[in-house]
Amino acid sequence: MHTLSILGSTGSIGTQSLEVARRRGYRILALAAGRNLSLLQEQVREFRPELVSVDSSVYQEAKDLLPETRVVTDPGEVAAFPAEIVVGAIPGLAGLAPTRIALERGAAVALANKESMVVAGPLMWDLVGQSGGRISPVDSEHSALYQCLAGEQLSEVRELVITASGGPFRTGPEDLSEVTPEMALKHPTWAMGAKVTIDSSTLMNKGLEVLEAHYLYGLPLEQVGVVVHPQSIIHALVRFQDGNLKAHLGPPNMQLPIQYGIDGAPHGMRFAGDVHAAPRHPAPFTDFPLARTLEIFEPDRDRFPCLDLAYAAGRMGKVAPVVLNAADEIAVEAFLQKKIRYTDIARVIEQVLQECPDQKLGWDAIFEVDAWARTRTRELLWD
Ligand SMILES: NC(=O)C1=CN([C@@H]2O[C@H](COP(=O)(O)OP(=O)(O)OC[C@H]3O[C@@H](n4cnc5c(N)ncnc54)[C@H](OP(=O)(O)O)[C@@H]3O)[C@@H](O)[C@H]2O)C=CC1
Ligand SMILES: CC(=O)[C@@H](O)[C@H](O)COP(=O)(O)O
Ligand SMILES: [Mn+2]
Repeated sequence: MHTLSILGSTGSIGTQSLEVARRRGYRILALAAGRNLSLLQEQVREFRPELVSVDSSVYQEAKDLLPETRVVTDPGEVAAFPAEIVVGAIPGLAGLAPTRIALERGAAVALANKESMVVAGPLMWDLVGQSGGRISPVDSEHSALYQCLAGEQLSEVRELVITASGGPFRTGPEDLSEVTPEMALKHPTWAMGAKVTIDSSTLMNKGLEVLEAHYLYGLPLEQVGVVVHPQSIIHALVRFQDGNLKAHLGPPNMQLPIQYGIDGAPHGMRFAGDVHAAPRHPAPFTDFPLARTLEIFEPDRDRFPCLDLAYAAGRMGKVAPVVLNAADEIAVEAFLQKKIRYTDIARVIEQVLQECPDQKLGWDAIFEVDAWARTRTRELLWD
């Protein structure tokens, strides 16, 4: 039986990962949550982890609620706990440190937290090389690319193409300055956490995913493209040098890439190794009308400048993706709190990126530059 720990267990990816674990019969060793103690309590009752971490603001309450479980406040301790597979699903830069710890001890990481690959991709691969750990993408487009690339030579790939739903504002309004958080949180095809949902609406999610694909698969940025596909059924395509194009299609249900990421994590293939000993319990088949029209459009790069800001950060390289990510995290949070306008998000990210320090990528540099970029974003927004 595989052993699993989940970083971000009370979130959208975390809860769906637990559904996969339940179906596959995996043993849950440790869970990292934030403040949602009522859900964590249910998870502990069902899965009996040995260790949980919670936000420090709810530590005492968690200890009282979970008297039989070891409770800590550092998700890094959950990542360090000796599970074979760690699902990385804490959003933002907060997910990086625990992911690093899991990779350092040689765990297989099923990675949903795209931000850690965006800010630290080359360093994460160094860790994999040193520890024998593994990274399996859970992000739907990157899982789709992984599946299209299985058995292929990267040298024969001409282009990786990921799809974007286009978000709730794909067809309007033309002027986005009056958009509210309530409007932006209505994703047309996926139910996800707030940060990634706002990023989807600005196309920053796709920009981060371009960088994620670039660092995951090691292809130059010019060979990573984006198309808008409102149905979210085609998740990615790979164009080969010989002209052939492979696409990955599936219903918009994250349990499929999560399941593939978890099962593929230690072995790099579907349902491999000793999990074959158990009967196969696939994710439930959802209603999936293959006969429907599948549309593909070019992204509107003028109305959604975040996409090109991400390409720009990728071309700048070094710590520029750290700055992009930090500015975006602060701006999205401020927008959700109704402190800034929707259109301020792209504006401030562009400004902070222009001031990006010329610093080599390294673990210390990431945390230093991240702190600088957060402060600078706040200054530009409010001073
Ligand atoms: N949701 C999706 O379908 C997809 C998500 N992703 C990526 O997966 C990651 C997770 O997204 P999603 O599940 O939607 O996010 P959610 O907001 O739904 O969940 C976040 C989880 O992380 C916990 N958490 C938040 N901040 C911290 C912190 N600072 N320290 C410890 N725990 C914390 C939350 O705890 P609590 O709620 O208890 O406070 C919760 O368990 C993101 O990086 C996202 O981009 C990628 C593809 C698809
Ligand atoms: C489910 C998933 O992988 C999300 O990252 C999704 O891609 C968001 O939708 P958008 O295509 O609108 O960004
Ligand atoms: Mn995605």
